[in-house]
Parts: sequence; structure tokens; C-alpha cells
Amino acid sequence: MSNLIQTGDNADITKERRNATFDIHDMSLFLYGSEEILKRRKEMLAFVKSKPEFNDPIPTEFMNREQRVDNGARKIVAMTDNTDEIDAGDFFGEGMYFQGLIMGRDLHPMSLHYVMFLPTIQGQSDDEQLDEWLPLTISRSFVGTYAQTELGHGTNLSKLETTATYDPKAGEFVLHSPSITAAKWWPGGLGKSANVAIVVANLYTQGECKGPHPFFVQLRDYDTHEPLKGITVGDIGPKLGFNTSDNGFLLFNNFRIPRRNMLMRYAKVLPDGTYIKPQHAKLAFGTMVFVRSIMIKDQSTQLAAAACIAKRYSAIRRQGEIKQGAGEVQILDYQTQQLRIFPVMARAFCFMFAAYEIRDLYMKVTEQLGEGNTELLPEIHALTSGLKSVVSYEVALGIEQCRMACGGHGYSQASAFPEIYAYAVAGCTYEGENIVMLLQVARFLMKAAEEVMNGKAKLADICAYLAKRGANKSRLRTADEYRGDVIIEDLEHVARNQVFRAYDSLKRKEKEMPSEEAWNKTAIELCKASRWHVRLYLAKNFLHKISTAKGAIREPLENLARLYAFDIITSSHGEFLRGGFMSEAQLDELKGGFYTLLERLRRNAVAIVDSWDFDDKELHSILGKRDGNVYSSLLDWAQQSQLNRTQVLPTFNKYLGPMMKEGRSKL
Ligand SMILES: CC/C=C/C/C=C\C/C=C\C/C=C\C/C=C\C/C=C\CCC(=O)SCCNC(=O)CCNC(=O)[C@H](O)C(C)(C)COP(=O)(O)OP(=O)(O)OC[C@H]1O[C@@H](n2cnc3c(N)ncnc32)[C@H](O)[C@@H]1OP(=O)(O)O
Ligand SMILES: Cc1cc2nc3c(=O)[nH]c(=O)nc-3n(C[C@H](O)[C@H](O)[C@H](O)COP(=O)(O)OP(=O)(O)OC[C@H]3O[C@@H](n4cnc5c(N)ncnc54)[C@H](O)[C@@H]3O)c2cc1C
Repeated sequence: MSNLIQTGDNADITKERRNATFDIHDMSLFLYGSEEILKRRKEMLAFVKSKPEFNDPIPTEFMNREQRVDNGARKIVAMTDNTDEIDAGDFFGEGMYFQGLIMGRDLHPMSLHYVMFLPTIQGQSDDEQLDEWLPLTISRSFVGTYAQTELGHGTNLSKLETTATYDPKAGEFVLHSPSITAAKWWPGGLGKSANVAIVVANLYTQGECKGPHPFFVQLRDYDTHEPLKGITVGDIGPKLGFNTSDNGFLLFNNFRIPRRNMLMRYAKVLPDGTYIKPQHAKLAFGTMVFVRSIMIKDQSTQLAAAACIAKRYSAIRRQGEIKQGAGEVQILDYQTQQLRIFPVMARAFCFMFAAYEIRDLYMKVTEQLGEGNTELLPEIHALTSGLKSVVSYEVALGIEQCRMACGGHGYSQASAFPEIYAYAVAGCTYEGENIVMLLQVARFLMKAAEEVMNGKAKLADICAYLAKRGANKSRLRTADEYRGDVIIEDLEHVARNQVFRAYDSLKRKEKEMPSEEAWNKTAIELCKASRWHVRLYLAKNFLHKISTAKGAIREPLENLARLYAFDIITSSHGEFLRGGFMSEAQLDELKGGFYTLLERLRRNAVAIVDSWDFDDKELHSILGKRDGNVYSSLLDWAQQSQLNRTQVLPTFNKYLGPMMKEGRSKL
């Protein structure tokens, strides 16, 4: 703990750190997994701080869009000039941390090159293509992006309008955008930075449409960077966030590429146009599954950053009195403030532990795919889709809650909340709109429910609870005893009930109308089932993970995990009261337990967020500064505003001055 306390720190934040009941190093170790990882974080941080080229000339929030794009391009080149400093193969760990330290929370001109273009080349090319494209991708000989979404269609991939029609005579594909709505729209870096792209287009060969497939396409001249003939490309304009990235549009006018530019690891088109189908119809969507899996870690980090800022600020902010005359209190002492922030912190831990599980599962699936085994594909698709949806939604709400908990200063860009929110909330939309992805989970759950009903029940592990009988009354007696398996049983009960309620409703409707219509008319219940399924997964994983903690960190971790579960139950208590599963008295007991957990977590509030090991450089927030000296830093920060460069703005002489003069002259 002492390593975070330095002379000159704010007295309140120092007191918080002195009062903590555990050593933050031990908690960081538990969170990140090993001493080696913590050591590498320190080394990478020291390296980044030692390099002036990674600094921003002025805080990015004071830059206009052109300056941000320029600064982003400059820094990403500097960053990737230095990838020898990290294990670049460790994308999930070192890659994401290194990038966050240098690039901050804005995508940059090469985000898609690393996050989707490179993984697609790795995952979808055959060996010969890999030999050709991978070295060029890694050596940054071109800048790539992933161009799938169109103006008119993003979610419904089968209706993408861009066509890739095979011409066997020329041995070429002809890429074409038959309408305005066929324009590729959104791909990161496409507008001005990328000169190549993985383009997802509907493949036509021998007169038949074979569905969306990925193609390697050069868009711009490698020397002049001018768009090639037949290509129309540009930037789509400013967005809520991601403004360092030139998300773009792209239209093809009968643009020809060689046959071998179709990525042919799975599906293939032979020279005569014969189509060889992949072993699993959705293998071409593998990069989306990969990004959904890494999003969980990225999103939980953003949520933890928000909670860290809110907690540190709440520790130094004094406002109002609890006991009259006793002096103003730290706002962290208000129960309502704790309610706003502590559950957010609990969620960040929960999501991070899930992120590790997903990373491991993803690695297992990749290994299996290498051996031609696609067995786990539906499971990982459902799990990543569900987690991506639930996590990104909860993260967006949590960040906003933290912002509001910081009063007026939370609204300033000095807090970093606007930046964190704008960055994270995009995750609700990209890589599959959240509701649509929940409906994918529902497909998986409905199949599992069908198997249970048919007595087959050879279910994936994550669905095993659907086949359990389960008690019809909660075993909850006292809040203090409400832990581990008892909590899980109750969440299982509610999730199972919701899945079967949706299933029954779907089956009833299917008797009255076509199945697609029945599906649409059950969609709200289906999404609810998916959310409960994912919440159950998250809670199970969280409770299991903290049961492995040892020593002084165990108690605060248990408090966090139980707070997470109590929060879910108390905020959707109707589901637990249904059919008398819980009584009003049990719920009151749980509510009391929830308040007790807030009290128990109060003492360690700051130490818990300190354990996330955010450096000020990474947090990029005046309110969340480690030393707690917020007010003087806010004044320094404000002085950098462009408007403060001169005492008198042109607006005075142009508009306000004449107006006031006229006002005075009329008196
Ligand atoms: C040097 C170091 C550098 C470092 C950098 C480091 C770090 C980076 C840091 C942080 C990164 C973090 C975050 C990322 C940041 C930014 C990301 C930026 C941009 C995002 C880019 C995009 O958004 S790309 C576009 C994404 N688009 C989508 O996701 C479209 C969504 N739609 C779909 O996925 C599908 O169309 C669908 C799933 C909605 C439906 O598919 P379809 O209509 O084809 O199918 P059906 O519904 O008919 O279903 C048929 C069956 O197939 C199953 N299915 C569907 N998809 C899959 C799949 N992917 N895998 C397996 N199975 C699948 C479906 O469930 C059906 O199954 P049944 O059994 O029920 O029949
Ligand atoms: C910041 C950002 C970066 C992006 N980067 C890229 C990129 O690099 N490359 C790329 O190709 N794309 C990119 N995208 C596009 C992104 O992947 C899509 O926007 C996303 O997949 C959602 O698709 P959509 O826009 O077509 O939404 P829509 O599908 O039009 O969604 C609109 C509404 O319709 C609902 N809806 C749609 N279909 C159904 C259904 N079947 N059932 C029920 N409801 C439905 C949705 O739930 C939603 O409420 C990016 C988007 C953003 C915001």
C-alpha cells in the first residue's frame, strides 16, 4: 500500500490508503495473475514514459479533429516502431496495455489494421496467402482495415449488397457496389489511412450466390496513396467518439482483383469457378468472434477506470455534513454515493475475470479449429455474443453513473468521463448490435431448452443448469450466510425459469404463426432469457474465482462478489418473488445485506481501485489523479484551454462588445 503514498499527496486520499486492510500489490497480483505480468506492466510503463515521442503536445481534449488524427497517426507509427519492447503476440495482455498507455482511448488510423485486418489474415488465409500477406502486414508495408458494414446493411450480413462475381475467363473477381446503400460505411481507418482492406462481399460464382466471404483488396496506389481507378473512398465525418480514427466509406465500380485475393483457408473458388464450401458455414465470421472476445477485457478496463476516478475523487471531495457542526464529510461517506460507485467496481472485477475465461476458451477453440474440429464454435459464438452485449451495456451505464456521482466536475472533459463513455459505449454497437447478439444467444438457448424437453440433454457445460431440477424455494436465511452455491442456485432458478418461459411462449406462438413471426413476437422474452443466462455465467465465474483468493484480499473480494450478486437480485427482485421463490422477508434481509456490504467495502474503497494499477498516464483524468490534488490540477488544466490564449476574444469586438455598447447607449 505504501508505494502509492507520496509526500505532498492529498491528506484524505493518504488516510484512505493507510486505512486499507490489505496490500494492494497482493490484490493486483490476484487481478492480473502473476508477478511477471506486474513486472512487465511496470517495465512497459517506464519505457513509454521515457520516450518523448509518445507524449501529446497538448492534452488531446484541447485538439481539433485534424490535430487528433495527425497526433494519432504520429503516435501509432512511433508505437509500432517500438513493438520490440513488448511481446506483440500477447495481444490480450501486453498489446492492449501498451496501446492503451500510448494511444489512450481513441481509436487511431491503424486500429483496424491490428484488431481485425491482421487477425483475418492470420485466421482466414491459406498457407500460401499467409506467406505472402502476413510479413507485409506485420512489417507495416501497408495499412489495412476490415470493410464489412454498408450504408444499408450491417447486421444482416446475408443482405450485404457488395458483390464479388467470379469471372473464370480472366481468373478474377469483379467487386461492385450496385447502389448507394451498398457503400461500405464505418470501417476504421478506411477514409484516409488504409491502402488495403479485407472486404466482405457476397460471392457469386457459376451464377449462384454463396454468401459473404472475405477478399484482400488494394484500395490506393502504394506510392501516391491516390485511390485506384474504380474505387471511391473517403471519411464519414465526426462521431460521438473515435475521432482520431478516419472511419470511412467505400464504393466499387467493377473493380477487378485476382482469384487468389479471396481468403481461402476455409471456402475456396477453383480456377473454373467451382465453389468448395467451408467445414462450418460461419468460419468466415471468425474475426468478429475474436474481437468480441477481447472486447470483454477492454470494456472491463474502461469500467474500472471510471470507478477509480469516481472513488478517488469522492475521497478528496468534501461536501455537506452528516453530523451537524462536525465539518464537511468526504462524499464517499454518503451511502447513496457508495451505492452509485461500489457496484460499478464490483462489476469491473467480475467482467475482468470473465475476460480471462473467454481468452482461455478462445485459445482452446483456435487450437481445435487448427485440427479441423468446429465442435465448440456455437458455444463460443453464443458466449462471446452474450458477454459482449451484457458487458458493454453495463459498462456504459456504469461509466455514466460514475460521471454523475462526480457532480459538476464529472461533466468536464478534465474528468475523462466523456472520453471513456464515448469510447466504451461504441461497444454496444460495433461487432454486432447488442440486441441482435442477445438474440443469437437466445437461438443457442432455445436449442438447449428443446434438448432438455426431449430428454436428450447432452448440453454444453454453460447450459447444464437448464437440465437441473432445482428447489422451488430459495435457501436464503440470513444475508451473511448467503454465499457461493446458495446464490448460484437462486440465479440458476431465475435464469432457467426465464429460458423456459421464453421457450414455452415461442412454442405456443409457433402453433399460431410462421416460426420467424413467432420469434419476433417473443423477442423481448428471448433477450431477457439471454441476459439472465449471461448474468448467471458472470456471477458463477466471479464467485468461483474469488474462492481461490488467499489472505487479506479474500474478504474484500468476497464483499465485491456478493455485492455484485446482491445488486442483481435486489434490482430485479420481481423475478425472485415470482411463484413465492423468495419471500418479502428474504428480500428485506438481502437488502440489509447489501447495505452492510457497502459499509464493509467503504474502508478499502480507494485501495481496491488502486489495485488496478492505473498510472496517471493511462487514466488521463484530473479527477482521478493518484495524488488526489485535484483542485490545483484542474486550474492548471483549464489554463490550457485555447480560449485562454488571449484575454480578449474576437467575439468581443465582433458581437458582444457592440451589443453591450448599444445597451449602455440606450440608458
Ligand atoms: C502491436 C499491438 C497492437 C495492438 C492493439 C491491441 C489491442 C486493441 C485494443 C482494444 C481492442 C478492443 C476493442 C476493439 C476496438 C475496436 C473495434 C472497432 C471496430 C469494430 C469493427 C466492426 O464492427 S466489424 C463489423 C461487425 N459486424 C457484425 O458484427 C455484424 C453482426 N452480424 C452477424 O454477426 C451475423 O450476421 C448474425 C450473427 C447477426 C447473423 O448471421 P446470419 O444471418 O449469417 O446467420 P443466421 O442468423 O441465419 O444464423 C445461422 C447460424 O449461424 C450461427 N452463427 C452466426 N454467426 C456465427 C459465428 N460468428 N460463429 C458461429 N456461428 C454463428 C447462428 O447462431 C445460427 O446458428 P443456428 O445453430 O441457430 O442455426
Ligand atoms: C464506432 C464504430 C466502429 C465501427 N467499425 C467498423 C469497422 O471497422 N468495420 C465494419 O465493417 N463495420 C464497423 N462498424 C459498423 C458496426 O459493426 C455496425 O454498425 C454494427 O454491426 C450494427 O449494425 P447496423 O449499424 O447495421 O445496425 P442495425 O442492424 O441497423 O441496427 C439498428 C437497430 O435495429 C435493430 N435490429 C436490427 N436487426 C434486428 C433483428 N434481426 N432483430 C431485432 N432487432 C434488429 C437493432 O437492435 C438496432 O436497435 C463500426 C460501427 C461503429 C459505431
